[in-house]
Amino acid sequence: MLTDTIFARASGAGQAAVAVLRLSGPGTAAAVARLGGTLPAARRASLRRLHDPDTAEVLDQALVLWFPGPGSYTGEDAAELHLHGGNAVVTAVSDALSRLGCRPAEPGEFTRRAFLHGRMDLTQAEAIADLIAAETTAQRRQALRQADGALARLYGGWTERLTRILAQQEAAIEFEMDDLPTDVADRAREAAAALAREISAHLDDGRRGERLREGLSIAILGAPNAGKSSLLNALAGRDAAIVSPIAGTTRDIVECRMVLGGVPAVIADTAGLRASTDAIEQEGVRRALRRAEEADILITAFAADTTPDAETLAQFRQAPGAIIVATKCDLAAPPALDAPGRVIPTSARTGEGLDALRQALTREAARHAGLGDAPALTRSRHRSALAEAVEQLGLARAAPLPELAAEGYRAALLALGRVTGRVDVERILDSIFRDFCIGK
Ligand SMILES: Nc1nc2c(c(=O)[nH]1)N(C=O)[C@@H](CNc1ccc(C(=O)N[C@@H](CCC(=O)O)C(=O)O)cc1)CN2
Ligand SMILES: Nc1nc2c(ncn2[C@@H]2O[C@H](COP(=O)(O)OP(=O)(O)OP(=O)(O)O)[C@@H](O)[C@H]2O)c(=O)[nH]1
Ligand SMILES: [K+]
Repeated sequence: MLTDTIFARASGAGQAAVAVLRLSGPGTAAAVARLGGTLPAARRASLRRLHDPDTAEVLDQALVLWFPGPGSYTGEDAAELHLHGGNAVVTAVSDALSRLGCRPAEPGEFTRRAFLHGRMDLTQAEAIADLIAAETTAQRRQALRQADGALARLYGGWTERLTRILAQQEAAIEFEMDDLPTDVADRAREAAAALAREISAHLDDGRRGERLREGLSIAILGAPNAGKSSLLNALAGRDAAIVSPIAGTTRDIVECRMVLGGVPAVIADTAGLRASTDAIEQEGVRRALRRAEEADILITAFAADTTPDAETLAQFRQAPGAIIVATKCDLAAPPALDAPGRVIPTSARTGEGLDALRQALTREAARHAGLGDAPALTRSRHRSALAEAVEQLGLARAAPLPELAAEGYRAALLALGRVTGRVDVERILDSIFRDFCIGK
């Protein structure tokens, strides 16, 4: 039971029409009544003059909302003060709340309290943070689905199954001690194999959810003067990178943010690839190659009025998933290429082919990070814990002794519990301490 009462501005910083101060904790009712004279009816917006508790000066005329616990966002007594959104108003009311014994909340503390009071699991709490940070449609949908409990249900279901598996394994140990014939351990092992397969399939999704959360990386690679900077500027719709007829203009990486079918992406223009004696250009080429290696989507560009050099052609073959773009098609028809994949003819000058390129990028983005039917894993925190669970299930199934198998199932259960934050501690403690003697 948390004893302190916290408050914070829930609306954005700075001047606004209305600012929302939010309170949560056992002292909420008393603080609101002191400020507003009386506590309004539960969950009804009520107009109140807020008074300074020491001087009785009127600080603001505000809408007050009272949310008695446990049916509130945090699960404890909570309230909202909808103030006039001037900084002096917010400061005066905050100061009054401090004098009434409330304290400013830490980042995320309201949602932390919601978790502690069992209003949501950790994946839902994380989804609230994602929802607040969401910048694109697809990010919003993924976060909302997770906030709504899609991952909580999936991982919670696995936790239940694993709890049953552990119970079966423990029963098997007892049967064995009593010399009773049984196939319970075999059934536990089969159920564990099925569960491990499901978790593995969920892990093996090409990092779809993580990529949507974090954004995709796209790199444009090609020879000097291939028209890479012009292509970047045309796609981004602004003059981000310097364009010039001098080969080797771009040395560093120039990045632009884009949204492709609701999926956020950063597209990077890179230094033209060539052997150079210039140390800075050499470093630029190294950076270009590194970025290309890390990219989720690679665009390899060559100018249609040139025959791609050996290095460019080698690049095409090395990156069979890359989108090949012929640039400057207003100057010449692109030559037939001995390379895998389709070539998209474009011209930054006339705009030809840019829509086709955007469509190709959007398709690739959806493949890498699109919303699927099954809820996606969204954080590396989940990934490492789930991988640990799969590993422990494998160890348990291969264990030479029934006690070791139970040990593995227990470890897998703990790993799953770390993801949701809902470890049934009682259940695990029971299975640990049952082997102790009474009085120990
Ligand atoms: N003004 C305001 N807007 C907001 C929030 C808020 O706290 N205040 N939210 C929060 O960040 C989000 C909405 N989420 C909420 C989730 C649960 C409850 C709540 O009181 N739940 C109770 C009662 C539900 C009901 O009325 O049926 C419950 O679940 O028991 C409130 C807000 C977004 N908008
Ligand atoms: N006609 C025509 N010229 C283009 C087109 N795109 C780029 N150019 C020209 O080609 C030259 C090189 O363009 P950039 O975009 O700077 O090429 P880059 O690949 O970024 O060059 P580096 O910085 O050397 O790697 C410039 O003179 C551009 O004006 C195009 O679509 N049509
Ligand atoms: K150039």
